Formats: sequence, C-alpha cells, structure tokens
Amino acid sequence: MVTEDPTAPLLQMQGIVKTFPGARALDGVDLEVLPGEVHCLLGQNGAGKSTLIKVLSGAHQPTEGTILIDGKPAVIAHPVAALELGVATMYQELDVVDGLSIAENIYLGHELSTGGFTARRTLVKKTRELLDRLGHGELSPNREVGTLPAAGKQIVSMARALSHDARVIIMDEPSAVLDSGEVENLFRVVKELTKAGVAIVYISHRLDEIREIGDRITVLKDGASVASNLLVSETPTAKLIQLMTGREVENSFPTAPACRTTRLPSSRSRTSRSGAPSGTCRSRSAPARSSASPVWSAPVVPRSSRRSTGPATRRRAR
Ligand SMILES: Nc1ncnc2c1ncn2[C@@H]1O[C@H](COP(=O)(O)OP(=O)(O)OP(=O)(O)O)[C@@H](O)[C@H]1O
Repeated sequence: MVTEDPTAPLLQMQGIVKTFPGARALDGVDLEVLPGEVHCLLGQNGAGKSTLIKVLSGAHQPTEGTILIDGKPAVIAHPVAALELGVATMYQELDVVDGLSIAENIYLGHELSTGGFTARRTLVKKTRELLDRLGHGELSPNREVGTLPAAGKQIVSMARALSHDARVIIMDEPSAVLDSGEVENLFRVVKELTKAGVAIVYISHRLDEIREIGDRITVLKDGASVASNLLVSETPTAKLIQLMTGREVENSFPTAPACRTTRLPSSRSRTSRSGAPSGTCRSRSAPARSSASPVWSAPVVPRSSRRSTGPATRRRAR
C-alpha cells in the first residue's frame, strides 16, 4: 500500500456502531489516524475502547459505519484481513506463545514459504533484522519466549506487527506491564516507528504518558467519540477529564483552548507534528453533575488491575 499524500489520513473510522444482544457498545465513533502520528484513544472503563479496537483488528464486525484505509472503503472481515491491510494490534494480554522461540512467535501463522533448513536460516535472519530495528539486537531469535520478561514479550509482539509491514499499530495499554526503564524504551521504539511513517493508536489511562508521547487525542464516552483530533499540546488535562467523565472540573490547569467547534482554516491553523489541524469537540448529553464532586472520585481503572467485568447492562440496545 502506498499513500501518495503523506498528510492524508491513513485510517478513518466513521460513524461506527456495534451492538451486542442487550447492549450498544459503540454508538457512533469517528476516528482519524494520520501517518506517523501517535493517536491516543482515551475513555473511562466501559467507554468502548476495546470494542473499537476489536472492530479495527477484525475481531468484531461493525453493525454500522465505514472504515477507510488510504481513503478507500475497507472491510476487515477477520484478523488476518486486518494484517493484510497493514493494521496490527498489540493486545495488553500479550498474545505470544511461551513454548515457542522468538522467531517462531513472530512468524507464527505467516511462515516463510520455503521449507527446511533454508527457511529456518531465513527466519532467524529476518527476526534478527526486526529485533535490531527495535533496538533489541541482544535478543537471540532462538530464545524461548517464556523466558522473557513482559517487556521482552512486548518487543516480540511489536516485531510481529512489523513483520506484517504494519502501517497502523494499535497498542492497548502497552505500558501497563512495564517498569519505568522499559516504558522509556517503548517510547523510543514508538518514536522510531512514527519517524518511519507508522501510525500508532495508543490506548492508555496515564495522562502523563499521553503528554509525553501523543500527538492527537480522540475521547470516547458511552460508546461515542465526544472529541476528535484534539492536539495533545493544546488540551489541558482538566478538559480531557471533563470530556471523559462528563463532569466539570475546577480548572487549576492552563487555560489553552481545548477544542474547537469547527476546524481552523488550514492556512492559519496550528498543526501537530504530523500536520494535523486542531481538533473538534462534539457535544453529547452529559449527566448534569455538580462540579463539587472531585473528579478522582470516579477514577479510571487500568484493565490490568481489574477482575473480569460482567455483561453490559448499562446501555441497552435501542
Ligand atoms: N461481547 C459483548 N457483549 C455485550 N456487551 C459488551 C460486549 N463487549 C463489550 N460490551 C459492552 O460494551 C461497553 C464497552 O465496553 P469496552 O470493553 O469496549 O469498553 P472499554 O472502554 O474498553 O472499557 P475497559 O477499559 O473497561 O476495557 C461496555 O458496556 C461493555 O460491557
């Protein structure tokens, strides 16, 4: 796939709806991802982030809505179709096979076509190239994945995404399993990938991380995108929390314009690192709550620290 205009969206999701029996998990989500940007997806627990990435990775079919890749409608009928379209997902529960080597994990499901000894040598060589690219040339392609710490398994997962020539990599709370040194390495790798034009859809509950690594933000609430393409550099934390929770937050943060109801004219608009115009906000009926209650009384809980959740009952299917 070749994108002729480097600033044209690589991926667009428009009006995505996903219903399950008894629940409307997505209720109109728009997402636009540019080449070379880190696009952060924010939302409280249950906002619809997982469902959206499952739609994008071909694990779920949307009930309504359109997905465009390079401006062309795409049907992501199953996970292999997503990979063929250049969309790879790194799930938080790193889906690597402990009993296989690093090389076998990376090429699992898309083994090299030649057989025997030559294939094995090529496999190891290609794996070494991928690990080098990710700054982990010290890892042996033959090492069993079960012996790696979480950060190492994440590198394998990322190498697998690159082995599919992914142009969009979805990272679902990638830092949740990492210590601070490993997070630094993750950010270094993310920066190298984006420099090469790869787009990252980055899901995190850690707003400080988003400040460090993100370019633009889409906020989900109750299954819908309530703000799209906000520039990280222009959006105060209080605004993000207000968008995620629907509650006004007493503003002890900078008063930079958080979002605009219309896009600025392109000649005068400020742009992100990747050339994106400033974002738009969409009003959505938010519960009328007093600003007196502290925002942190409704904290966002990372999935890694939660037990399994029950079936959806909050939003009934219409
Ligand atoms: N297979 C399903 N069947 C029924 N309801 C579902 C299903 N998957 C998700 N939902 C519901 O859809 C809503 C959105 O869930 P989703 O897991 O996408 O949110 P999320 O933002 O990823 O939250 P979290 O951070 O807690 O994982 C929730 O109300 C959830 O219960």
